[in-house]
Amino acid sequence: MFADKVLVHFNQIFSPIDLGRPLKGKEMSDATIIEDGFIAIKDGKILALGSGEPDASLVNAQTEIIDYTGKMASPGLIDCHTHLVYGGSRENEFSKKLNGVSYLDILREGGGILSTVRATQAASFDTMYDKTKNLLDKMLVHGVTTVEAKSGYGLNWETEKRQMDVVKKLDEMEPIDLVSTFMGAHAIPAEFKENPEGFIDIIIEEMLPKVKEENLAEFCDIFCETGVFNAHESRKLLLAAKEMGFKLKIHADEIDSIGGVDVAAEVGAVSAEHLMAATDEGIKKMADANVIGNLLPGTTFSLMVNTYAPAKKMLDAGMAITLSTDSNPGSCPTANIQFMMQLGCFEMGLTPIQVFNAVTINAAYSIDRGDTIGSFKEGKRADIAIFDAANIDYPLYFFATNLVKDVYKDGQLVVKDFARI
Ligand SMILES: N=CN[C@@H](CCC(=O)O)C(=O)O
Ligand SMILES: [Zn+2]
Repeated sequence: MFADKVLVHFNQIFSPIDLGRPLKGKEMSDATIIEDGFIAIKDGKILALGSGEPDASLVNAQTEIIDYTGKMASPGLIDCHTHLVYGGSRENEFSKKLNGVSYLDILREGGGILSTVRATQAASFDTMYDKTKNLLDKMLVHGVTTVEAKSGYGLNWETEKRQMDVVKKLDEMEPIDLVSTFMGAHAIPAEFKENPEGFIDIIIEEMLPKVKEENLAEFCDIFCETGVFNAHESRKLLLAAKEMGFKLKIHADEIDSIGGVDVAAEVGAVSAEHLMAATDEGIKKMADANVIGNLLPGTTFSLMVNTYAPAKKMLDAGMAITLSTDSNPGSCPTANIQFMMQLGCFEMGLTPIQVFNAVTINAAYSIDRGDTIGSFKEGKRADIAIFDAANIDYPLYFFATNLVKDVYKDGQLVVKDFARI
């Protein structure tokens, strides 16, 4: 079969080992690095990968050959945890943070997530659509080809649905693929302050069935944290969601370790998110239950708390880990997954190979897309990030600068010379 196009002469191609499941522990230290590599694409899918000149069997007169001498390629990056769709912004909290006011104190005073909830309830579909599209374009130029997006700034059905409708339409209209997560249990609405379980009951009885019926989300997530939802409430919601056919995620051990990790293991969550306060016991439980640890170092950075998730301990325990932006207006306002990867190296001690595995193959499995993206296996979607770098170390060493030069989505060039086309 002849390729539609072949990208040739990459100095290096980072090609994750694809075992048909997330890479765990030591497996995350391995990858195939192809020197003088080529990637052949047919009908938007990976046709072949190799070194040197592509075989004659891949190329005919119609095949477009594109030269990438001196560059490095990886599968399109996957941002597997974001809170993308919202109204307003929260730079007004920045000076409070600089003055030492904590994230949970701001929330307790009715700010934080609750202030974004007010702005989101007031924002129209079109306003949120345009704002989110803008953010997606920024992510795309940083090499991201698939994004998970959570609701959770509505806390009432109308607004939660509006957020998920925005995700659905962006997925249809934009080159980036979006995977939708319903996170109605992101904060406790003021009227349920004394009765958070009452709000969980409303989510279970009134919201989840509609999310399912209207096919608005694949995953269900909850914020299990001091002052938000406790382990009992989290377990109750996630078990009900599982019963209705949702795949599960949980925000756990972000600031305090209050049992969210145990819930993740018990209910069979695909992933537990944050884990900055994860204990050795919790890590063992997640490893035993095959819960993927989704680590969000930009949040630690932005919260100015210096408590990075113990990534190396997780790998030693045999866990699979991912990295993502957590892009949101409060605890991590960013569109730059490359900076998260750099924090993975600088602050968590991960190697470049571990970091690239985290944001490609493992991120794909954490959003249940391991069969179609995350590696260069033949037949997977031709989503490719091309770095203005000669090897995989360079984009981690040269930090806080966008080094993605070109991006292909389903075999089509969507970013060229650092700009969206
Ligand atoms: N921790 C809970 N949710 C988000 C923050 C949302 C916000 O502050 O607006 C997170 O994952 O960090
Ligand atoms: Zn989050």
